[in-house]
Amino acid sequence: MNSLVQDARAAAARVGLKSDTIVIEGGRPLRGSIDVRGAKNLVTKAMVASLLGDEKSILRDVPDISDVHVVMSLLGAHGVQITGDPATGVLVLDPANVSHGDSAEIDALSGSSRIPILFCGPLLHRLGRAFIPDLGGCRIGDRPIDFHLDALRAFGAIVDKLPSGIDITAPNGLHAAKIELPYPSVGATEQVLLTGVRVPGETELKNAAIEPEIMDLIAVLQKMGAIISVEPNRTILIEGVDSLGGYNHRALFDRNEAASWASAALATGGSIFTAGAKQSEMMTFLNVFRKIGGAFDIEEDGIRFYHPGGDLKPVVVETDVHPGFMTDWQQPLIVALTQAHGTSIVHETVYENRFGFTDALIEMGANIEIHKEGLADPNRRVPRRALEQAAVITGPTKLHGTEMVVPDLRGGFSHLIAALTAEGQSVVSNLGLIARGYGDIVNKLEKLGADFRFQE
Ligand SMILES: CC(=O)N[C@H]1[C@@H](OP(=O)(O)OP(=O)(O)OC[C@H]2O[C@@H](n3ccc(=O)[nH]c3=O)[C@H](O)[C@@H]2O)O[C@H](CO)[C@@H](O)[C@@H]1O
Ligand SMILES: C=C(OP(=O)(O)O)C(=O)O
Repeated sequence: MNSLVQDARAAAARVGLKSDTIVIEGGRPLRGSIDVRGAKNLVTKAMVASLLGDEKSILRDVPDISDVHVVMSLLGAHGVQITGDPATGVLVLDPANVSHGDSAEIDALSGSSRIPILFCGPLLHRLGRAFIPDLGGCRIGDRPIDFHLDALRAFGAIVDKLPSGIDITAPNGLHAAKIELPYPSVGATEQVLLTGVRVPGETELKNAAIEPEIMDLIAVLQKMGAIISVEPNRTILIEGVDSLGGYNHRALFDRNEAASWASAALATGGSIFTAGAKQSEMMTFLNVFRKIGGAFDIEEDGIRFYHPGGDLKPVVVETDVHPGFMTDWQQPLIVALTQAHGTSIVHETVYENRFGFTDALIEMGANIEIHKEGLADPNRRVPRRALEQAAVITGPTKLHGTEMVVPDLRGGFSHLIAALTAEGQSVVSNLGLIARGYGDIVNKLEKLGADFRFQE
């Protein structure tokens, strides 16, 4: 069994999926309403932030996804007492007895998500040392952590790279730093926030990521007692404080999940109400959705996404950091673009290997060409990056069912949508990888009228 299959099965087991393979009879429009809970990309970080406090924290709207279970286990291994359950959406995290924990247990868990690297600052503050084994997360490129390590060094930490992981100490204590990121990395910005909040003096971070999930993490830290200001031009100032308390926070909704179901509604010709989704964090997505010919109604308690009839139109999209078009939105959207009349181009500028999932779409009948070196385009808004690639999608094409092996989280959701759009039967395996970031998937598919069963 390869390691991807092992990861997928472990993730499926964490959220209680009956099996890691699903059989789908496609060709039915998805119609109905689903709840979108807190964002994977905020909730997991807010859970880590609880380590910094002297009091209990309460996090609400937690999704029942595998990454949350992994972070719960990691925090548990470090002595954080957690009550509540992702199934009910509320977690209470008590950091009174933080410890280094059992390294074998921590090692076994770390390879399942990207979050362990964010334990550095909090563990340095609490215990004076952090040991971070190998990281997991989607295999969509090299995903180096050099910005994280450089930032930690700028705070005065000593970073030792060992064969088994990274050992971080601060024999002379940590001090405030002036840091400029080479690229507005989400994770590295969070690293600076989670470390800088308890370092004496004023830390300045330039070229910071300003994704909504970062703003919500800042809100969490402010509730704990931190002093952080977001200045113009991607600059964040952090005035370190001696101690932090707990927080009581309702997590920001998962805009990536909402965008994924929106693409599913468009691809299958259906209508999906995403309860909990909000306009302000999704404006860039909504513009693209509308340009393609999708329709949406913004309501008080959510957004309805639907195919209003007529032909879908092609579009040119460049993924980018916020407020640009998020890289995590492009894979589900590409399935909808296989149904548009004409040629669309998707430039992926954030990761160097994020079109692997299109192989299965091509096998299903989609007309997609991948340009591994990217594509010049006279109207580019995002500067070309050395690592970028482009997908050229020409539609509309009828999709037919096939066997698919999910390669990663968003690529996997695209496979699911493609299977639901296609004529005939598809068998989708490695479903657990989708459960890393999409909660309650079985219930949601049932509510939307999908025709599927688990393969035992
Ligand atoms: C758990 C989580 O929140 N994951 C999200 C987070 O990932 P993550 O935080 O890993 O993504 P980053 O924003 O850090 O990565 C962006 C780019 O910077 C590069 N880079 C990053 C760090 C570093 O030390 N060196 C370096 O070169 C990466 O390889 C990539 O090309 O933001 C991404 C971009 O919005 C999203 O796609 C992921 O869903
Ligand atoms: C790339 C993603 O996640 P992660 O950073 O957790 O691998 C994603 O959510 O699409």
